[in-house]
Amino acid sequence: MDNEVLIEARALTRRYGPTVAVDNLDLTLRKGEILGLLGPNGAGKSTTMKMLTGNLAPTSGEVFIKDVSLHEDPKAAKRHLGYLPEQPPVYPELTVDEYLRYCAALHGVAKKALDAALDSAKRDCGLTDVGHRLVGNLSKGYQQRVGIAQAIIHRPPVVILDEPTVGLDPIQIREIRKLIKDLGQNHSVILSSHILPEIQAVCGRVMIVARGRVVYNESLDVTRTGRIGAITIGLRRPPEQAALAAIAGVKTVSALGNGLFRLEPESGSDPREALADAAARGNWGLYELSAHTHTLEEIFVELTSRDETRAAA
Ligand SMILES: Nc1ncnc2c1ncn2[C@@H]1O[C@H](COP(=O)(O)OP(=O)(O)OP(=O)(O)O)[C@@H](O)[C@H]1O
Repeated sequence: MDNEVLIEARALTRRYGPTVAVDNLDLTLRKGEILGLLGPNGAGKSTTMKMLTGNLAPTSGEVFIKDVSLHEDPKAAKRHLGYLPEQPPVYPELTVDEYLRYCAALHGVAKKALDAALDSAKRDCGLTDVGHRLVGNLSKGYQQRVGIAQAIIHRPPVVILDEPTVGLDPIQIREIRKLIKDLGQNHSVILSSHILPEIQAVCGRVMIVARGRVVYNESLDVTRTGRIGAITIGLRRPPEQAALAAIAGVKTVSALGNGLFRLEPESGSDPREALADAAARGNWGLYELSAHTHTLEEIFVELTSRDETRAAA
């Protein structure tokens, strides 16, 4: 079913003593999505992922994986999940094949399906030629591939990857990002990162987390095109300022002189078309209409630093 909800987390909260690491967080992952969890260090990404994968009990709130409650039936719920933690559980003294066979058994892959599972996980992660190598002798990039392979060995619909490119060199980072994008064709993915270009390169939707709370949750298409900031309009025969302020979606108007005005749109509105219409109808002599579009970087800095400032206060 398209649009099927695979993970639904409601009001997740986790405290460590006085620290509220995750605060009332809601999250929905649908089939086919690659969702990026973006936040500065300490924002609560790892704690969220540990709770989503059943590796840490929430202080309150609940998680459903394909409608199965993680709390009530953890075994059945976890069958639908693959997880690469921030510190991957690699066994350096095993070969890649031995390690992946062991993980497959842990995930309950039937003996007769094991060879096929191993082959397809290795193929998806570019490990076909290194099955006989000791994990401990592989480069960090290849060890990370092994970590991803163990997360998909049982073909789960959902894969959760915690900071999968940390500590890799730029070439390895590119390769792992490509691998994750490819994974998105057969799995729904949640990826955490504090690196903005990584989220932009790989994800379809971004959730920005700051101090344990979701402060932004949008598709990257909307982020690229939708969230506009101040508008500049230039008019040869401007009307009274009040006429501009009366246009739907315009919050404030300030005159800059020479027929130029700076308009602040209401949150989520884009009044440019209405402004152009009004200018044509009123014969205002429109000669400039431009908007500053916020980049994800600006949104990230604004939302996370606003939060820091509030915390400091
Ligand atoms: N076991 C723990 N005991 C006490 N505090 C913890 C523990 N784990 C995390 N925290 C605190 O909870 C908050 C969120 O940490 P978390 O590791 O989830 O953040 P993060 O966004 O994953 O950061 P990073 O990218 O640095 O791993 C931080 O303030 C952290 O210090």
